[in-house]
Amino acid sequence: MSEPDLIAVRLTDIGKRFPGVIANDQVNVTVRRGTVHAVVGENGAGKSTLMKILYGVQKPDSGTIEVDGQEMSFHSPSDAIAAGIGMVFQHFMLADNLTVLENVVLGAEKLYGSGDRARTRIRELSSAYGFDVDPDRLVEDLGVGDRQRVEILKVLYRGARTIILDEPTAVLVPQEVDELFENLRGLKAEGLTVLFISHKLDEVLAVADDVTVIRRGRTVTTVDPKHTTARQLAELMVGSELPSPSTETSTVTDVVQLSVRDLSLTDPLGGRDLLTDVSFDIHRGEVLGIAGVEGNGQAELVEAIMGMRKATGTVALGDVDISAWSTARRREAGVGYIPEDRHRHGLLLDAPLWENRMLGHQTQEPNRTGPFVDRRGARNDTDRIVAAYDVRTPSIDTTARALSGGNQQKLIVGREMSGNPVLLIAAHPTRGVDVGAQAAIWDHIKTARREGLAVLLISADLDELIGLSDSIQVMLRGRLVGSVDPQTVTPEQLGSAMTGAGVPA
Ligand SMILES: Nc1ncnc2c1ncn2[C@@H]1O[C@H](COP(=O)(O)OP(=O)(O)OP(=O)(O)O)[C@@H](O)[C@H]1O
Repeated sequence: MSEPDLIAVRLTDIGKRFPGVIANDQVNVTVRRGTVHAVVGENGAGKSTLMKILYGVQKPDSGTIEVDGQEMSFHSPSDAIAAGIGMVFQHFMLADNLTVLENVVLGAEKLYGSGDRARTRIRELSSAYGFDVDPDRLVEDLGVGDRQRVEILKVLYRGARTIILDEPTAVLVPQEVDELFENLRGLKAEGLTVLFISHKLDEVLAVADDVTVIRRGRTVTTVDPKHTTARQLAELMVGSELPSPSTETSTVTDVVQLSVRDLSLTDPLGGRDLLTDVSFDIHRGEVLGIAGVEGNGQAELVEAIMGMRKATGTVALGDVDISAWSTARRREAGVGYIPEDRHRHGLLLDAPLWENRMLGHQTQEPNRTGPFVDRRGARNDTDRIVAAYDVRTPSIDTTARALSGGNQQKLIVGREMSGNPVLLIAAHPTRGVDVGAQAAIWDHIKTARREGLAVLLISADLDELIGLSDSIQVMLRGRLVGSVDPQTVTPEQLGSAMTGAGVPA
């Protein structure tokens, strides 16, 4: 085979600047056809920017893109799609009330119509790559893994030969990760190429054929995962040696900080039970983890505890019943909240970082002195958070939108840990955060726990749940169905329990 036959995509000397930031600085990546190629790097290293350039969402300032040996200039994603590049984003973009077929065909009716020809094509693709997806199922009835397969099918249906996946495993339990990797191997076997971004280095090593490391906008190297460890990868990412994790002793006290009793909630739209008789206590100094596949009531539980949804039952902070309190009053009483959806609930994307520091905390020091907004206090404290949580930003006057995903997350965590909260409600606190920043956030949470912080932890990252929690409850269809011991449970056992196979004895 000649070279162009072997190379699916070649990015050469790609450069891209944003105000105050060089996001990509002579980045070079060569993606061999029929391989799975991972791109790793710290938050803000420039991974998403590079993928957006390849998918035609961003225009590079310099450098060349070659696809199948031909130099390309993309002005929009439709140009990239026409060249055989497809991208699946982390937030799925499917319409729940439509079928798989309707979702796949939407906007691409020209290809095979929207009836039997389309159905046949979806079945062909599904079986060719080992995807087991029924075109006539409603998307709302599908689990997370199947939804992701529908997103990939959508891209394949449009003729993609190179598929970009942005952190595809962030929302999957271990069994689903295994299935996804099987699917990726299926794609590879058929000569397709997969390019993906991930922060989960063990997974990268398990599935990738090549791994390119990017640091501060530059390519460091491309390594062979067969001869590389996760630690070596992490060290290439940060450019220095990582500290070893320390072991922890329990800090759980017998003082109840949060008490939830018989919390029940029915879907106001469909009459479905979202939460049923959920009861638990969290003590000062305790992290209680809730394990569950997405969509089993965790989000509703968090919103009910924060007063954003009206549920029956009681929520008490210490010995004060706060069930009737507003969200603002709960926050003022010392409840920190890291929301699941940072764009909808966590940040004002077009406001500068220092104003985001005040969001939800307007009535508290250092954002207020007496009855007045204290701009200087808020700005100084934003500087502190940026330093303590290593938020990579040109300045605190930058808008939140201009930060990379992981850096947005670090800012939210820093804000919610400020002012010594007594209770932290944390949904996926390290989602999208690189390994170094994840370890730093865990350290911050552990330090606060030693000082008495109570934490409710919701996470799809089972290593995080197991590593951080003092106890874990499993949630299934809106109920707590059993507890597991984080000292002894394995991620695989926990994954099984989450999918309804029962908790290990
Ligand atoms: N639209 C934008 N405007 C201004 N700056 C931006 C924009 N998009 C990205 N940046 C900056 O470019 C740099 C690279 O960001 P990018 O999102 O590519 O990083 P990343 O490696 O994908 O990070 P993460 O792992 O956190 O998702 C960051 O410093 C980010 O703040």
